[in-house]
Amino acid sequence: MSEVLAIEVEGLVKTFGGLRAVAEVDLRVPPRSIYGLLGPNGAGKTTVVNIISGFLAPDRGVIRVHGRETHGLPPYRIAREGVARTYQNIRLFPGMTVLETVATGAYHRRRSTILGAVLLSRAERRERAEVAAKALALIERVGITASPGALAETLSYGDQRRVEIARALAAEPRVLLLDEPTAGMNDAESRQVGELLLGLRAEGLTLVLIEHNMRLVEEFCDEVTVMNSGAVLAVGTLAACLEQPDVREAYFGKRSDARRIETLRRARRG
Ligand SMILES: Nc1ncnc2c1ncn2[C@@H]1O[C@H](COP(=O)(O)OP(=O)(O)OP(=O)(O)O)[C@@H](O)[C@H]1O
Repeated sequence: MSEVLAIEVEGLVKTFGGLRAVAEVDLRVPPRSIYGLLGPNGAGKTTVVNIISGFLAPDRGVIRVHGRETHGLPPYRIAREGVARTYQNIRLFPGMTVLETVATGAYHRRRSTILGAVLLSRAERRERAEVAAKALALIERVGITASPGALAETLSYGDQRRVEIARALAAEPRVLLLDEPTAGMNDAESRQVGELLLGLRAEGLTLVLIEHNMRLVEEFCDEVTVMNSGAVLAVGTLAACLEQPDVREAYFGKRSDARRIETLRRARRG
């Protein structure tokens, strides 16, 4: 029997008013893979991630996470199934330190009760210390250069993105959905994120990333799905997808821009 997929999406549909943002999308993400969700602006990628993570309800379609149906469940229930995510537009809480922000990611796994928190019982104190230690380890692991005590909102753009990743990892997910994790990062910073993803995959995580940096996708993604206008255009390795004329047209326009394609090929060759 074949292995259960980490994420399986069948016939996903989402409309906003008259706009079909997601039109009959299928997605098959193998466990322990780094999977790219690609496509030009407005293709429907973020909407798919919003639906998988429960932030939007689909109009139609089936979603399974490690074989369990999750479509229609609220975000906190989907988080309990082991799905965490980051956002395209960084969402940090004003006035919170890096350490506090990362620690919030562990919230839904905590065992203590509200009464325990109010009374600050020994179990509560021990759990808080465990969460803080774990958050510190994650801050180091994702390569945040700022102090854990710094206000998260004052960090550089790259560090803010890393805080988001660390916060998502604090939930100890089995599947991590990353919406443009390297946006605004330079090549070295992006590669560092790529290396982090490799390390996470080696530990058994499944990573799904929306990513526009083709060099990164080529180097780190095992497989990709390319979307355009809400539909799936191609599935496979990036190289195979880029051979498809409709994928090239979606990215570069009808009069296929040979120079841009050549630039991309050169980038892939490194
Ligand atoms: N809440 C919403 N209400 C109305 N329209 C929306 C909403 N969210 C997304 N859309 C529209 O749905 C389409 C798909 O958007 P989506 O953000 O999923 O695309 P994307 O592939 O992630 O694009 P980008 O790379 O620019 O983030 C777009 O036309 C967008 O304007």
